This record gives sequence, structure tokens and C-alpha cells, in this order.
Amino acid sequence: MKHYDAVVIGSGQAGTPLSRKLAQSGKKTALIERRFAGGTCVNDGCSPTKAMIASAKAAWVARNSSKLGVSASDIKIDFETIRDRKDEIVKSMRGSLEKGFAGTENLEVIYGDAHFSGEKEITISLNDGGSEVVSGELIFINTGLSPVIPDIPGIQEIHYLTSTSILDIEDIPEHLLILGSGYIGLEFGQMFSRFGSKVTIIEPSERIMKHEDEDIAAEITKILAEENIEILINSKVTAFTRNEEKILAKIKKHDQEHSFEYSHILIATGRKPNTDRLSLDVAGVELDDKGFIVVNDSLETSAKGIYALGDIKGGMAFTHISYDDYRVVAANVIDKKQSTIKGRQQPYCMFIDPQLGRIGMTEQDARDEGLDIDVYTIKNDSVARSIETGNTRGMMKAVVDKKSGKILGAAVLAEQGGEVVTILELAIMGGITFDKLRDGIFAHPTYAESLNNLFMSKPH
Ligand SMILES: Cc1cc2nc3c(=O)[nH]c(=O)nc-3n(C[C@H](O)[C@H](O)[C@H](O)COP(=O)(O)OP(=O)(O)OC[C@H]3O[C@@H](n4cnc5c(N)ncnc54)[C@H](O)[C@@H]3O)c2cc1C
Ligand SMILES: NC(=O)c1ccc[n+]([C@@H]2O[C@H](COP(=O)([O-])OP(=O)(O)OC[C@H]3O[C@@H](n4cnc5c(N)ncnc54)[C@H](O)[C@@H]3O)[C@@H](O)[C@H]2O)c1
Repeated sequence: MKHYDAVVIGSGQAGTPLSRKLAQSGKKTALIERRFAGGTCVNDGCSPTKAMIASAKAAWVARNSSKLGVSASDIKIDFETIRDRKDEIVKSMRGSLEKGFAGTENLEVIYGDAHFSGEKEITISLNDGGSEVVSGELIFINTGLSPVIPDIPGIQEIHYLTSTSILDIEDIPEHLLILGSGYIGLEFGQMFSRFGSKVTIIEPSERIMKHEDEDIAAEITKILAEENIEILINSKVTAFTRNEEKILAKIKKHDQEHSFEYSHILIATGRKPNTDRLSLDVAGVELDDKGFIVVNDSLETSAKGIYALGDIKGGMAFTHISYDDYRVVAANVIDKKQSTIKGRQQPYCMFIDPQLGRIGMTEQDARDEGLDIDVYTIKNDSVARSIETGNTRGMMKAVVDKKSGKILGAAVLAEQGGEVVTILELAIMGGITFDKLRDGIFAHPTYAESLNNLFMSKPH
């Protein structure tokens, strides 16, 4: 059995930089990965989807520019080129990580599936065959999530797609049914609709994006409906069957049940932790009732010397959060600091078009907590930059503490919403009150300048 100072399981957004930093600090380190360097973000998540979304946006702009006096005829979607471009981007990102690993002294990358076979002992089923047992003084778990597949009668017989397998389909679906209206459902839904698919999104709840405020969800629904995306709320699939050509989904809404035909089904009903095959009980690592690893604010698990980073610990599952977990753990383990995840900013951006950039509390969060707030909203059709560029869809919203004037949260559903919300995040970080943004001088005409208008609106 080979012994290491540190063993990292999973080459995700935390495990990848952490393994290098541990090795660079002089610790003999092993990184175990069962698939590809870079984990979900690089290989099946952020990068490939955002590359394809860029193609979808180009198609949409080409089709919708006549109002700007530019008409493009004969727009063709070359799906093979779109996929090849995405593959090249993934290959290059993964390649540069692999190069980084190869050039790191004290780091050994082992490709295989890991599970605990002792308190600090890990058995790896090697991808090349055979197995290897290693032990680690310190162990870091960064194994991420996998799609949840709902238990619907017939689902195993229909060759459904997930967010991973849909990235490699050969042809654009004729009619794509998407189960789930979260980030994955909406991003892929709009993307394939823009590529030419008929898209239906089905959601059991009373509205899409139920963790966002109702007005934001309603605005997104309107935008998607304008793009002819069908959204079925309060509805669920109760059974799947297939004939030679099509997949039949039995859909139940209230007491009514009807069957509809689709060419493809995408399952986007959430993601579950990759802890089921890790045998964490052997190591004494506690899990919560959903299978996520329980950690404290320094990301230590219930087993001494074992840490959990990224999506696997539950909570917000985003690349930048996982990367920040790496910062916290590296600061504590290598630089002997006392860093924690407590109170950190947790922004995110959903890459539909227009983007939904988010930071902090929603209005609903603040009202549920009984806070005394002012809520500022504007529609983008009153923003100069949006009018000039023809990007008038969407709205902006900020929740402000009435007494202190501090910004508690914001939603920017707009062209470059992810960038604009970052300005509001900086204001929150710096304790800059809303009136400073209302009266701040921002270059005209920028999207940033719309923050003047937002905070000049009449609050409710
Ligand atoms: C379609 C999609 C789009 C997304 N888009 C965005 C986005 O735009 N922005 C954003 O912030 N986030 C996005 N996310 C989420 C983001 O990808 C994750 O939050 C991010 O990758 C962080 O994951 P992680 O570091 O926890 O682990 P991951 O990146 O999931 O890595 C875990 C790694 O562990 C490996 N592994 C698992 N079990 C074992 C084992 N037993 N042995 C060895 N190796 C193992 C896996 O193969 C994987 O490589 C997206 C996710 C998906 C699915
Ligand atoms: N832009 C981004 O940052 C980005 C993009 C994609 C994914 N992600 C990450 O991936 C995670 C997973 O995304 P997701 O969209 O799969 O999950 P999600 O949790 O965001 O949404 C799942 C949706 O599926 C619905 N649902 C549950 N069971 C269903 C069923 N049987 N039929 C139909 N609908 C059902 C839920 O009500 C919910 O609306 C996100 O939490 C996010 O962290 C992030």
C-alpha cells in the first residue's frame, strides 16, 4: 500500500487546484479521478454548455436583427460545427489541466474509482484494470454530483438524455421534452429551441424557478413563451412508453391525464451527491439524510483529517463556490490560517438570455425573515443602453434594508445580467449603500448606468 501525505478524491473545481497546491507545498499528494481532469464544470457543465449557448445566441441574433436594420437570410444551424467547437474548448481546457498536473512535483494522478476500505485507506478500481490501495494522512473529498433520475414507469426503456449525454447527441431534437425547470432545464431548453427544436418544459410546481421571486420567474416565463417554448406547470409525467419513432409521455395536470409524443427526453430534475459508492461509513464520515457530507465552517467532516469540498457538501452547487472551498481549505491546511466559509458571498448566474444574475436575498427571503425593506425594480425597456442595443427584455430588482440603506440582495435579468449583478455584489462587499449607486457617476450609456435608474425608481 502506497502512503501519501494527502489524497484528493475527485478532480473538481476544488480538488484540481488543491492537489497542485498541496504538492507544491511539499506534501506527497495523490489525486484520484474516475473520469476526466477538471470534473463537471470543464467536461460536462459550465464550459461545454456556455460554449453551445453562445452558438444559440448567435442564431437568435441572426434571426432577430431585422429590427436593427440588418437582415440575414438562409440561417443554417451547423450542429456538427457547434459540437466540434464545444469539444475543442473542453479538450483544450482539460489538456491544460493535465499539463499542469504533469508539471507538478510531488503530485501523482491516479485514474480510477475510489472508495474507502479503512479509516484513512482508499481502494481504487483503476480505469486501466486492476486495483490499487493507498492511504493518506489527510484526505479531501471533491466528488461532486450526478443527475437524479426520477422513478417514472417506463423511463428505463426510453433512452432518456441527461445534461451530460445531451452534449453529444448527433442531431438537433425535433421535439424535446425537458423534465424540470431549474438551471439545466431552462438553459438547455432555450438553447435547443434556438437551434430549431420544439421544446416543452414540464414542472410539477406551480411555477418555474421556485427559489426565485415570483416577479422574476414570471418575467422569465414571458421571455421563454415569446420564444415559443412551451411550459407546463403543475404537471408531471406519470409514464413513458415508446414506439419505433417516438417517445410517448403520459402527462398529468390536476386530474386530467393525456399522452403526447416527443422525439427526445431530457431529465433535468436536480442532482444527487456522489457519495453512494464511497463507503464513507468505513471512514466515519457522517452524511445528511440526502447523502451530502456534513461539514463544519472549515469544511472538516466528522472524521479527523478528512475534508469535503464543493457540491458534495450540499448547499449552493456552483463552480465558484467549490473554488472558494479550495481557498478556505488551502489557507487552513497549508498556510495554517483560520479561514471559514461563514458569511461569504454566494452569487450565481443562470445563462438563459437575457441572463439572470443573482446575489444575496430575494424579496421573499427578506419578507419571510420579517425585515424592514425597500424593493426597487425597473424594467429594461426604460434603460437607455437596453433600448439602444435592442435588449429591452427583462428587469432588475434590488432589496434594500430600509434603515441602513444597505443592499441585501439583487436580481438582474438582463443582457450581461451576470456582470451587472457583480457591481451590486461589490457594493454589498464594500458596504456601499443604495444612494451611492443612485447618485454615482457611471459612464453613459452603459448597462452599469442603469443602477442609477434602478435606485431612482419608487420603492415598494
Ligand atoms: C450542465 C451543467 C451546467 C453547469 N453550469 C454551471 C455554470 O454555468 N456556472 C456554475 O457556477 N456552475 C455550473 N454548474 C455546476 C458546476 O459544474 C459544479 O458546481 C462545479 O463543477 C463544482 O463541482 P465540484 O468541484 O463539487 O465537483 P465536480 O466538478 O462535479 O467534480 C467531481 C469529480 O469527482 C469525480 N469522482 C466522483 N466520484 C469519484 C470516485 N468515487 N472516485 C474518483 N473520482 C470520483 C468525478 O468524476 C468528477 O470529475 C453546472 C453543472 C451542470 C451539470
Ligand atoms: N448557470 C449555472 O450556474 C448552472 C447551470 C446548470 C446547472 N447548475 C447547477 O446544477 C444544479 C442542478 O440543476 P438542475 O436544473 O438539474 O436542478 P434544480 O434543482 O435547479 O431544478 C430541478 C427542477 O426539477 C423539478 N423536478 C423535480 N422532480 C421532477 C419531475 N419528476 N418532473 C419534472 N420536474 C421535476 C424541480 O421542481 C425543480 O424545478 C443546480 O442546482 C446548479 O447548482 C448551475
